[in-house]
Amino acid sequence: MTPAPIAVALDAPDLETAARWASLVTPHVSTVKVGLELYLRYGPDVIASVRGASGVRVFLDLKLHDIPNTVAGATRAVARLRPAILTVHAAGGPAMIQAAVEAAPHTKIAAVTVLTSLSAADLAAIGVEGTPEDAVRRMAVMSVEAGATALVCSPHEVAAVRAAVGPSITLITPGVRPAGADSQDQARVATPEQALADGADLLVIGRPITASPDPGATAASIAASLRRS
Ligand SMILES: O=C(O)c1cc(=O)[nH]c(=O)n1[C@@H]1O[C@H](COP(=O)(O)O)[C@@H](O)[C@H]1O
Repeated sequence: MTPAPIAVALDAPDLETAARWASLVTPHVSTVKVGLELYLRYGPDVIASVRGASGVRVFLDLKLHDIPNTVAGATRAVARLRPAILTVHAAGGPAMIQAAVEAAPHTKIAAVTVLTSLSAADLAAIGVEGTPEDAVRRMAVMSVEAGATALVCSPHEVAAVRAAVGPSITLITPGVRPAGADSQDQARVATPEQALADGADLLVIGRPITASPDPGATAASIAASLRRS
């Protein structure tokens, strides 16, 4: 069976746990995601550990955000690990996004628009004007014009972003919670079925899978529910 379009966020405190989660979920999902917690602790070695024997796609979520020259150097430093996807913050602006794209020709650069943990009130507090959807759409269009071929947004904005950027851009949505699950620190959430129906290409799901008693079975069950929807 084709693995489901899910990136499991391996936000684990240690490498053994991350590698175990990766091996449990990889028969069912297309991608595993390595973020700051693991990468800052273990560095590049973590990529080979979670890739394991299966050779699953690795999404490196470092959310780079600095001046263009620094982001170009950081992107080059990790491009040799050949992650399928690397994140940068859209708020770094077009020159920074373009620098990342040029530094990693074999990796999809995904621009993170507005973090899914931010509410409308949080956006106002940091001085971003308009609704979250307006801000996400603005940043999405700017990022694609700068060369990003993937975008990260919440399921709430994915339909509007799809309409704005067209079919060829990969849309990635964290903030995904199966019906009835706790949203925890996420502010803009929807179910996996809804996110996919609204146009997402890849769903990022962490704790609903990794904190469950049986991550492999939970990943399989979410994957099956997507096939039925
Ligand atoms: O870039 C990301 O992956 C990301 C962007 C965003 O706006 N919100 C967001 O939650 N994420 C990541 O997606 C994952 C969500 O994990 P859970 O909330 O446990 O499902 C975490 O690893 C976050 O770092």
